[in-house]
Amino acid sequence: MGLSGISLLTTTYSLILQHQSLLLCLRAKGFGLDLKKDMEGVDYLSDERKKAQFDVEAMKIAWAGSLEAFQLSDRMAKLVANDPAFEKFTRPMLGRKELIKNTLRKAAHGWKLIVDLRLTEEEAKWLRLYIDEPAYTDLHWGMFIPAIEGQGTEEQKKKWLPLAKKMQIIGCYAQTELGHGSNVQGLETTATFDPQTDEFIMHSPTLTSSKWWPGGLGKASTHAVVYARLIVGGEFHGVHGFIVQLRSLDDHSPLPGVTVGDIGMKFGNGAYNTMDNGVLRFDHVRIPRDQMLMRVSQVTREGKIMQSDVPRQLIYGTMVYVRQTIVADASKALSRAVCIATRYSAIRRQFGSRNGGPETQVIDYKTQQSRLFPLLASAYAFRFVGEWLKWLYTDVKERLAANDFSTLPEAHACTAGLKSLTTSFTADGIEECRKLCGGHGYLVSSGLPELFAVYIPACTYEGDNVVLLLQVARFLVKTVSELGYKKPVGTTAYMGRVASLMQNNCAVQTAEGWLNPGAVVEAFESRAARMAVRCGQQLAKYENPEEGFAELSADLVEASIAHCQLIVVSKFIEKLQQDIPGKGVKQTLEVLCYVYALFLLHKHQGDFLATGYLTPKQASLANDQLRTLYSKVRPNAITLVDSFNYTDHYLGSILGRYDGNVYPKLYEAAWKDPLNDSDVVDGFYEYVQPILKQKLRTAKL
Ligand SMILES: CCCCCCCC/C=C\CCCCCCCCCCCCCCCC(=O)SCCNC(=O)CCNC(=O)[C@H](O)C(C)(C)COP(=O)(O)OP(=O)(O)OC[C@H]1O[C@@H](n2cnc3c(N)ncnc32)[C@H](O)[C@@H]1OP(=O)(O)O
Ligand SMILES: Cc1cc2nc3c(=O)[nH]c(=O)nc-3n(C[C@H](O)[C@H](O)[C@H](O)COP(=O)(O)OP(=O)(O)OC[C@H]3O[C@@H](n4cnc5c(N)ncnc54)[C@H](O)[C@@H]3O)c2cc1C
Repeated sequence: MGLSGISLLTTTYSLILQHQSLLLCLRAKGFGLDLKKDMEGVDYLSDERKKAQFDVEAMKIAWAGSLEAFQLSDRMAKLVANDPAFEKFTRPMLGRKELIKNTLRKAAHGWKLIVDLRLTEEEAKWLRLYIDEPAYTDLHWGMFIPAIEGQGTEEQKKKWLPLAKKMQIIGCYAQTELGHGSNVQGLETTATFDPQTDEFIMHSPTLTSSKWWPGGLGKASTHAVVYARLIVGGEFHGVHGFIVQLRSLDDHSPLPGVTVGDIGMKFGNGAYNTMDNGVLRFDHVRIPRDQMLMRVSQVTREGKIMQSDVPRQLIYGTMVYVRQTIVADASKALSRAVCIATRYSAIRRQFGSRNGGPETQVIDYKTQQSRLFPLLASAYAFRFVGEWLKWLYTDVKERLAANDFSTLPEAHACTAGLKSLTTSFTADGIEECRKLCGGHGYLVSSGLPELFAVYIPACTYEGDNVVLLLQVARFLVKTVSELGYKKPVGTTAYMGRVASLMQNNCAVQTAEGWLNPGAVVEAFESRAARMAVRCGQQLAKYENPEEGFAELSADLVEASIAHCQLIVVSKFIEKLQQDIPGKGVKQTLEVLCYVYALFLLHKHQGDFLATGYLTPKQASLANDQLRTLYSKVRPNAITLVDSFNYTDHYLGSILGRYDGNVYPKLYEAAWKDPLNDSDVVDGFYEYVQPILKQKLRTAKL
């Protein structure tokens, strides 16, 4: 590169940096630029932070849930961020074998910390979150152990849980097969009782019966809870869970009759490829009778089936637990993407420069705000609905332990519906954040591509999101059909006021009129009730209800979404009725709550108008109010994302750095790419030079 080239580069570069007031010392070094390190320690977002109209430390506590929760999470975040063993920036560049080995190393290190530091279960959960690497341990702790806890007898729990909790065995959750995932009753793996030997024979009769997808199965697990058709006396008795050992506890080799391996690479680099999702086949593998999880049904020594008082739906109980954790995780993934996009939007400037003055920060464009701020508000909304769902789940768990199963259907509907709603929105939201960051959002170093790749299967695993919404629809249709004689409770209590919700129309007359929790909740209740009742009326026209349900399923899904959005909006509003200390904290959260609700109202105004609850004028007033609310969010945007208290390690993003020192770090990172190790690329002499040197007489292009 000649001198003019260097000078062009330096000029361009310092232009890019103009609004960070950097005193860069640029000097030619090979073909790159060496950035003097004295720029570190400067906070390029400090002006933004000064704009905050609320107490950030208090907001951190409101986000965490309590001071104790904040301190605990903060301690774990720092523990991980300061431990070089948890470095993750090279992850997208590793080959699969290296990647998995690296994950096994991190899991071992994480487990050592848990043991050495005597971490509590809550601390371990935060540790896992901040390590930020899907691993077999997720399924061991998140599904294998809960399956035994929920579906095992006291004796079985006594035998298996200590082994699992000390990690002397490693387990996974082997339900899905090559041929069936959503339709659990369609699973083909068989568990046939042999009264001669008092054993079950586990068998994979067809190719499609091969277990396919279970995380941790591919390479790590020694055991699995395997879901299979129970066959006793030649008769099928439904699908049940069985604890099956797969690998030797000495040398980890597959046991006789067990074929097991990894299903191969998945979407994206790094991302979910740290997980060994597996394939498993059984060839008449025998297990003792007492390894069938027998809380729901028991098979006696004589081959009799005994049903306990526990409903058979409890076999699906582990999924209720995990769906609840997935809702909590949605707010984490969305807030992480929003934190990156918000900080970068304040650093990034485009257009609007007058007389050589600074250009406009892209966060000041109203279009940027109308895309970004609803995502920010949704992150908070999901955080609070996740907190409520955790409470609901804990309550159900305590009731189940006392053999009270009355709230299980509602817990199922809420976990299924909210899992679907929050994961679909979060997956789309992460991609929107990537676009909000322009071209740089597409760089791996923005953190967004890997976050997206790792997150999107959440729309599929633990129940496909459409299949789950259809479960909610069944619950709603049942609630509507019982209205004449059964008082709806819990999240469907509003249906008890169905007559007035069908008749009364919205009373809002001004844009300010929308700043009223009662008006907002009534709008969402009326829309949800009207959509559910309309579906009920349509269904009544069919002689065969199942045929009607199938025919109307797209409308039923929309009614379910309306119901789930009502839950999120109401739980946000209920949260604001609590005491939330700290200057300006509650007021700022109120603004976000209205942004969330009015954004949904605007986005789904077709529903509100079609059900006749709103007039076009009222819908338009809601949109006017939304614009005003965005202006109220703007000064608080940076501090609202600071309140998530994410370390730079956890964010894993140059664009989202706390200090906003984006450009020098992007520049530096580019030069660290292995492709830049040499000036002349590998393969140049074989494949490029011959083209450059060829002497074609004619070119036909
Ligand atoms: C490197 C890191 C190191 C870290 C080291 C640190 C160590 C860490 C230590 C500690 C950390 C702790 C970590 C915890 C982490 C947890 C995170 C977990 C992450 C998990 C990742 C997720 C992986 C994904 C796993 C899976 O995908 S498993 C497979 C999931 N499969 C499905 O979801 C299938 C979906 N299908 C169904 O659910 C059903 O088949 C169906 C759709 C419901 C239909 O079923 P069926 O045909 O039987 O039904 P219906 O006739 O429609 O219904 C019958 C009645 O049953 C009711 N019902 C249905 N489901 C349920 C239910 N779940 N509960 C209750 N009731 C249910 C239904 O309503 C009907 O009722 P009725 O009254 O109308 O008759
Ligand atoms: C990363 C990842 C990890 C996983 N981990 C595990 C694990 O640890 N253990 C485990 O057992 N499984 C695991 N799974 C499997 C997962 O639970 C299933 O893939 C999931 O339940 C969806 O089932 P499916 O693949 O059969 O989808 P399908 O049901 O085949 O879905 C295909 C399409 O059909 C539609 N569809 C299906 N049924 C209906 C219906 N009744 N009405 C309308 N539309 C319908 C769906 O909406 C979807 O669009 C994992 C999957 C992934 C991607």
